[in-house]
Amino acid sequence: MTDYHVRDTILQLLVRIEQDSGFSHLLIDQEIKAQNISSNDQALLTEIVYGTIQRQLTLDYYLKPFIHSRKKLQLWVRMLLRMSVYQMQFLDKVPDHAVIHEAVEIAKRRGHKGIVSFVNGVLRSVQRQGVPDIDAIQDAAERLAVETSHPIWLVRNWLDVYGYDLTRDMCRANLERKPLSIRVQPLKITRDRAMDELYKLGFSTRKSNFSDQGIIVDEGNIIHTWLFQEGYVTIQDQSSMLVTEMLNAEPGLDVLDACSAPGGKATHTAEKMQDDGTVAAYDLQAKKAKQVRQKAAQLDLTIINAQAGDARKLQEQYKKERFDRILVDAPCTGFGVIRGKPDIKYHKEERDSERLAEIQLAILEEVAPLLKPDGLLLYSTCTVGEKENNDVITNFLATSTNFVVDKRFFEQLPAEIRQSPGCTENGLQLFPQTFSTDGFFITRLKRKA
Ligand SMILES: C[S@@+](CC[C@H](N)C(=O)[O-])C[C@H]1O[C@@H](n2cnc3c(N)ncnc32)[C@H](O)[C@@H]1O
Repeated sequence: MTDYHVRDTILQLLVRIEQDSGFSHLLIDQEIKAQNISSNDQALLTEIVYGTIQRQLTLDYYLKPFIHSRKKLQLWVRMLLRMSVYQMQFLDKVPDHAVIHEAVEIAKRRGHKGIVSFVNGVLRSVQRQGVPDIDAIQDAAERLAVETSHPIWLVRNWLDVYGYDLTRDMCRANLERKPLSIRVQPLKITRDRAMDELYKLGFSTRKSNFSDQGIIVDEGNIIHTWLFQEGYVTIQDQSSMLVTEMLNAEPGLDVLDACSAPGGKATHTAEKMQDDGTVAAYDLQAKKAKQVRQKAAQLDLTIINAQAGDARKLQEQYKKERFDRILVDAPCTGFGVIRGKPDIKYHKEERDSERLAEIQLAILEEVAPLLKPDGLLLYSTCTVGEKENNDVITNFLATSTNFVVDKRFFEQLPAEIRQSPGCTENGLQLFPQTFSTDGFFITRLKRKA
């Protein structure tokens, strides 16, 4: 496939991602597989698609002075301008005149003469006059929102809770690439041996401090290696590994994973239990429960029983005090995983956090009576913000007076994590910039004896 066609594919992908409201990572993967794209072109495609989405609001700010038409631009024209300005401003690979030439050729194939001359005119003006200066924006929140391409309501929200420096660092970190982190299946291979094997295959790796099963891969994709394909390692962010580490699952216990798909933490839990005991895993839909079963099979784990079910109705299935450990890795807005799924920023609204907080609390209240006295209830989300994290825990503890935040949770955290800025009495808020992980909220509640 030529470079020329890659940009057509990039444009089509950007349009589809916008129309389908997200799932950029899934659509990119599908397209790469469907079109048999060369690895060089894959890298370019991924870079431009992710970069254009990641910088969308900055690009619109750059383009605004050059678009005088009162008519709404067709979606594909808007996307073509964005991806072109992205390449002109943020990539050195292709000279501006070549970017403009390619954009005009694409416009010729897709639109009428008027559109071709509009695209040409806008991009040539950007090239001649340069883009507007973001530093000229007076309001600090707006400036940060435009510089880092986050919706202003989200930036203001974070500023209220975390202050300027933390928010700025988080917004900037959300534009950066995250290192790949993988987890070894310890019943099949040791971490040291897996690192040796990866080294032989040309990968440079480091040990994670978050889990004794975690490895950080500095560069390269491991999905074609035998280690991944034969279930010796799986891809999982370090923050997700920390969740399961803090569950303290042991062999022989009965564990409930109330929101389990696609099965990252359920399988990690089974590994911690040396595949001995039971893990009852639920997720809303049958196809999601199937994902969990597939992941367990891939890693040769047998104790996970994954089924479709609403975590808000589990008292219909189980007697009280049935489980030793319960994990609620709740559905959430996902603002901690913006780096991997940048379109999340634009498709969520403030009221989504409120709606999800109600669901999160309902799940916690439903499963709490299923925990044995002295049992541990782990609550986590991959989002950053008060409503779905601290507030949910405060609200839960206000009515569930037989639960407390387990102080030993904090003692058990590695020291550098315990001392990180997001540790409060209700739990740990991990920010993406602190350890280059996903943003996560993690806490452990204990049922009083
Ligand atoms: C953050 S994800 C869980 C990730 C999973 N624990 C892992 O580590 O792979 C949250 C999951 O909750 C599921 N979910 C949403 N509402 C639910 C409900 N009422 N009951 C059970 N699962 C639910 C979603 O389908 C989603 O798969």
